[in-house]
Amino acid sequence: MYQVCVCYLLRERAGVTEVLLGRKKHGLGEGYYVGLGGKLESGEQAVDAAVREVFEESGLVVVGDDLEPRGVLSYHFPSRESWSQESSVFVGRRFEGDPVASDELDPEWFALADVPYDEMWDDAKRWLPGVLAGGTVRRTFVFGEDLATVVTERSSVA
Ligand SMILES: COc1nc(N)nc2c1ncn2[C@H]1C[C@H](O)[C@@H](COP(=O)(O)OP(=O)(O)OP(=O)(O)O)O1
Repeated sequence: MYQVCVCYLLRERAGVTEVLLGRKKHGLGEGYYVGLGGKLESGEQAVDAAVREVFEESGLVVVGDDLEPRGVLSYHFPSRESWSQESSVFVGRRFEGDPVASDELDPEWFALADVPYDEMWDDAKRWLPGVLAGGTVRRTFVFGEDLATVVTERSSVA
């Protein structure tokens, strides 16, 4: 399985916590709202990949020490094994700059109450609310033949 990372940046506006997402413009997950992230490069640590991907996808500068590791997700696609992947999840509150559009996505802030779970990968609603509320996650999701619907979900053992 290949390794990916995903980073959810948070900010406070008028007493409301917001998270930075973007609708993916192309590639795997095209059309879904996603956190910033992507594949690890050869020899790269997940946190370093998160720092790089945040910059590449939004122009925001984050420091690895400011990213909180919140868990690992395993995604299995038995109908298309090449899509199976393991994702390291990070949350960050410190960053520099203003988000700008990239080839990958157009960044948008969402109040936590308005996160568009119906327009995200099917697994998101099953774990992301807990992570955005401060929790951690270690879970495995198996996707069905449609490559979009979670058919099995279980806790992963470290
Ligand atoms: C709930 O969020 C997500 N769920 C699932 N199942 N998968 C997700 C989620 N957020 C992101 N992903 C996946 C989708 C992709 O496999 C990766 C992101 O990969 P991407 O193709 O964007 O990787 P890059 O290295 O940026 O792309 P290039 O191939 O263009 O270099 O995470």
